Amino acid sequence: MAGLRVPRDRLPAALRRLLRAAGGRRAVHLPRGEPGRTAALYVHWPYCEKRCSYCNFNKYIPRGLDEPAMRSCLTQEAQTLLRLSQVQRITSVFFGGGTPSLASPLTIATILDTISQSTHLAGDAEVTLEANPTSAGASRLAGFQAAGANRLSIGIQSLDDSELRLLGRTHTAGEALRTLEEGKKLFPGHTSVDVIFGLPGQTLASWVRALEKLLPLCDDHVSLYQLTLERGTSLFKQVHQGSLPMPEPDVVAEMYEAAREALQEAGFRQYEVSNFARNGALSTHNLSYWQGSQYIGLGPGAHGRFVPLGEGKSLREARIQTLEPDNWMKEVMAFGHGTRKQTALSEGDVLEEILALGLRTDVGISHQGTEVLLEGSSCAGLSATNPPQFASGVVGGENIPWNPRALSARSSRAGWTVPPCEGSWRWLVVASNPEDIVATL
Ligand SMILES: C[S@@+](CC[C@H](N)C(=O)[O-])C[C@H]1O[C@@H](n2cnc3c(N)ncnc32)[C@H](O)[C@@H]1O
Ligand SMILES: C[S@@+](CC[C@H](N)C(=O)[O-])C[C@H]1O[C@@H](n2cnc3c(N)ncnc32)[C@H](O)[C@@H]1O
Ligand code: SF4
Repeated sequence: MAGLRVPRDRLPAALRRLLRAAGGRRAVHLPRGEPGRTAALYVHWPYCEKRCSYCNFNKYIPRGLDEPAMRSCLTQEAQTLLRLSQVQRITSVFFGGGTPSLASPLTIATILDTISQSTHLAGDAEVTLEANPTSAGASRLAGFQAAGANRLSIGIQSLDDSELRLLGRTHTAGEALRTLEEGKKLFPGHTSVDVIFGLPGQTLASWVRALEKLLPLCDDHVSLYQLTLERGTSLFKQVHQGSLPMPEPDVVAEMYEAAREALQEAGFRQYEVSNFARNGALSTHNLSYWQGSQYIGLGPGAHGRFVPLGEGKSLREARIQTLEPDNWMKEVMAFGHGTRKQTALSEGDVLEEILALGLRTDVGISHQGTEVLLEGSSCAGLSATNPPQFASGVVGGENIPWNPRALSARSSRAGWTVPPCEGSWRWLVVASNPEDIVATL
């Protein structure tokens, strides 16, 4: 599954050139509103019942877990990092893992209380909890709702019992569907499912049948992840020893296309590479990552991106907390937080993230969607016969979404004219061919 950061060497060449151009100049700034005053907040619960065969997330099978100690460390770290960031409002909270539905509702409620006491957490802020089917009975789910969760993300993964066994899941398809039913009753319109495709032995026909079964039952949000064979997992070993046949890449691509079509027919909007929503049920938490907003990460291995204003700093930092839970707890008890690594991000770094993540979404990059603005100052190379193939940004006050087709429709209707490069224009143009790069920042 794609991580939160795309390595620079995997960005298209055009983007890399653009980034190099931006690196040395002061092209990116936090311009309007109250930069740095709001953030999303992620809480990592690092424990699972059992290791799934495909998963290399930061998770541990606990031997004698001390939940009160974990709870107290998470609240302590929340207080420290909220003070450090000086954010005045938390826009969304996401309890991820690991398996946060193994934590008690008291832990969830205590963390949310701490956030509310340290800063402002709006009553209608999205609060997601990830739930595994087996650890989420109806009464537990009601407990999480009473604790303050208002969105549920259920790891269904597959609706085929033999696939679930292959994945090392602890639940059956029947249990997954029961949890989905219970979730929909408690969180109507706010229940999401995670499904993985491209599994060993899966065919296009079996995947289409699975979608036909799932789509009539699911709520308004679906995340579809192509299986990544992660080094170090037991599935990776089995596939590389030749004991499990993986579907051909072309077949996996067809599976993705088939899913996009089926979801579209079922009324879903694909708002990100792997995410689909209908009735406006987009996840505001995940969107804030893709739009380049600040976020604070609590708990073992959590990632964060925020400006530590409380330390008098002005650059955004990429932060990662200590991975191993016992070590993380010791550090929190000693220092108030378990931040293992903090790296100041240059303006070019921030721009790189905004581009790589923003282009995952259907709306692309716009000044309304992101905290960061780009000020264009050149349009050399643009002409009616050499229009940009891909563009995103604001030209003459008008937003151009990341949508090559919309752009070419626009250019063929009106004829693409070279925009005057003066005045207060803010824009970004990215071309498909490095030679065509027209935005020098
Ligand atoms: C890290 S899990 C945490 C949530 C919960 N424990 C669960 O299993 O549903 C979040 C999601 O990541 C996805 N995931 C994990 N490993 C993956 C892999 N190797 N390839 C594709 N998706 C993966 C799964 O769909 C899973 O629901
Ligand atoms: C793959 S996403 C699944 C989101 C889900 N499909 C939804 O719509 O709510 C969730 C997983 O990503 C990882 N994750 C998300 N934000 C993170 C952060 N800030 N730091 C570390 N891991 C994070 C966690 O392992 C979490 O279980
Ligand atoms: S997929 Fe979820 S339940 Fe399975 S090991 Fe990973 S985090 Fe734990």
